[in-house]
Amino acid sequence: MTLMGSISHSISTFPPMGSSYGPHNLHSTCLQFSVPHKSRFIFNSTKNQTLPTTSIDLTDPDWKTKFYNDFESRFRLPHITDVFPNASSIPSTFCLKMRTPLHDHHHHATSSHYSSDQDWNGYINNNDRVLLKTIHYSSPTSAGAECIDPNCTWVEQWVHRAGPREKIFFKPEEVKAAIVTCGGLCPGLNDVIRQIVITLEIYGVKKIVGIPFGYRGFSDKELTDVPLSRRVVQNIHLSGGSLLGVSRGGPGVSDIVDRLEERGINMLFVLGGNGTHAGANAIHNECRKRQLKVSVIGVPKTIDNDILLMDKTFGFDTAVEEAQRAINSAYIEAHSAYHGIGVVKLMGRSSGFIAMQASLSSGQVDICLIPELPFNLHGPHGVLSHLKYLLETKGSAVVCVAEGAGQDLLQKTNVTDASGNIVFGDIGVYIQQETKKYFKEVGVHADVKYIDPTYMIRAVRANASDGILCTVLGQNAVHGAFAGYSGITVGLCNTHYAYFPIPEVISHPRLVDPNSRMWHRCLTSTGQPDFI
Ligand SMILES: Nc1ncnc2c1ncn2[C@@H]1O[C@H](COP(=O)(O)OP(=O)(O)OP(=O)(O)O)[C@@H](O)[C@H]1O
Ligand SMILES: O=P(O)(O)OC[C@H]1O[C@](O)(CO)[C@@H](O)[C@@H]1O
Ligand SMILES: [Mg+2]
Repeated sequence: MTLMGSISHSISTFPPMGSSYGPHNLHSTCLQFSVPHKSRFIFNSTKNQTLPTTSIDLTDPDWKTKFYNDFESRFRLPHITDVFPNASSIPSTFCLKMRTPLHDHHHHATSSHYSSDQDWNGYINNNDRVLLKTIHYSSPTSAGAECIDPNCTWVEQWVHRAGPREKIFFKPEEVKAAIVTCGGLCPGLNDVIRQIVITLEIYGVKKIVGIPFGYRGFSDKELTDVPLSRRVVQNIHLSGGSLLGVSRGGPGVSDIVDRLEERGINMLFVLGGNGTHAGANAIHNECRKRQLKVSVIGVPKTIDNDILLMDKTFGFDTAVEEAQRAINSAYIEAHSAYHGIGVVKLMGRSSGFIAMQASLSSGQVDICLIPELPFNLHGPHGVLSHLKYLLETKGSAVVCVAEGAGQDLLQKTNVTDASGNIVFGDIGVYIQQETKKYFKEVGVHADVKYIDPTYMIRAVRANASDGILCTVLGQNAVHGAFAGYSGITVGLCNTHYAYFPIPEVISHPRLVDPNSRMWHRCLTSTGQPDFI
């Protein structure tokens, strides 16, 4: 039996997809009925999972060893020595001890922990690992369970720990580093740029440039590189946006690598989302093909928080904080009006993390709609009839909808942006219009206020926790490059920092799991029923 076969076997013990579960009435308090069971399975394959690339026979007594081997090879970090087996390393020029001389009393304090003074430099061992999953689910029916086999046995999944290595594969004086920021804006871009520059300088790098306006800066003759140094970046984190500018679309990978070659760039730091990372991985592969000793390192940037396997991406917390201000305004408006309804549309193309977290943090949302869960607007179980119930019982209501939610209710636009992303129909405006229409039809007064904060939530500067996240990610990106890795990205994983091969974190967008505790908490907070 294959792994997938086993999984579908375990799934078949649950009620079949599409069947009707429990009360769909508006006031069910039982979470068991709040999430349609079918959604557990629709999203099973798109969860934050690390299923093997090839099917593994679970009847094989050795299947776990095979899983571990498969996992180890998938998460192995591409290294410069894969292409240049004779590439030599030198002792790291990044040394904490040199910069902070240990005084005698310190020395005594640390000497019990380290066998000799020589052993302590604060380096990461290449074999250090971070545990990817920390919960042992004892049953596939446990909330949020991500099981490899039907018995949910404990399978350890270890990824590589990020940080400075003792040996480095680039001589700082031979490095020409470039930084590029692509896609949409995200709070913290400047913090990451700043930290990359500062850390590169600590290693001894003198040649650092910024590529203007995303990948476009590699091809547009009008645009010139921005020289970067500690002095230039010192205060850039005090404002939002990107010092370098961003863009979508741009040149092909081959053109980008031509420019890297022409300019002698051998370290490229790429800040962006899934699209940008797909580009970064393609650049990495093209460099390998051309036998170029270039290190390409990604730093995931997305307010949507849709990168796999990471606790969160930088800018997300800040965006949520801003988003809940919009919700608060919608609540005040709705609450102060007779039969007021506040509708807030938030960003989130395929993932509803911003809408979910902002709903949770505000505590003022009655209905949270995300792309991961289909809903009806009309009909006895629809959003509108629940709104009517809320007006009758509470007097006002707040709806928070992610931009990618309910796209099946709208006319397809067939329009794409410069990067090929589909441009969505406006679900916020649609809900606003349909709500007005509905209440007119049923003869109930409703005062609908619509707020679309759009770019306001991502143009702000990073908050303190994102500022710290950016700092650590930026530093680790540089450590990864000097360690000789390429085609990797860096992320927060169970409160630790890890390196991942790029393809593993962008194989699909990370989605809100409708069977997760977090989504259940959101439902508990809003009190909303299913809208199906
Ligand atoms: N599959 C791909 N291969 C190579 N390059 C890509 C790919 N997808 C996107 N890109 C390039 O990456 C850049 C950014 O892509 P995109 O506009 O999709 O933003 P993103 O990185 O996904 O960030 P955001 O989260 O803001 O959407 C663009 O310049 C685009 O040309
Ligand atoms: O208008 P722009 O710049 O294309 O960006 C909009 C998109 O960027 C994001 O903020 C990040 O992917 C999405 O939530 C949103 O759809
Ligand atoms: Mg994207």
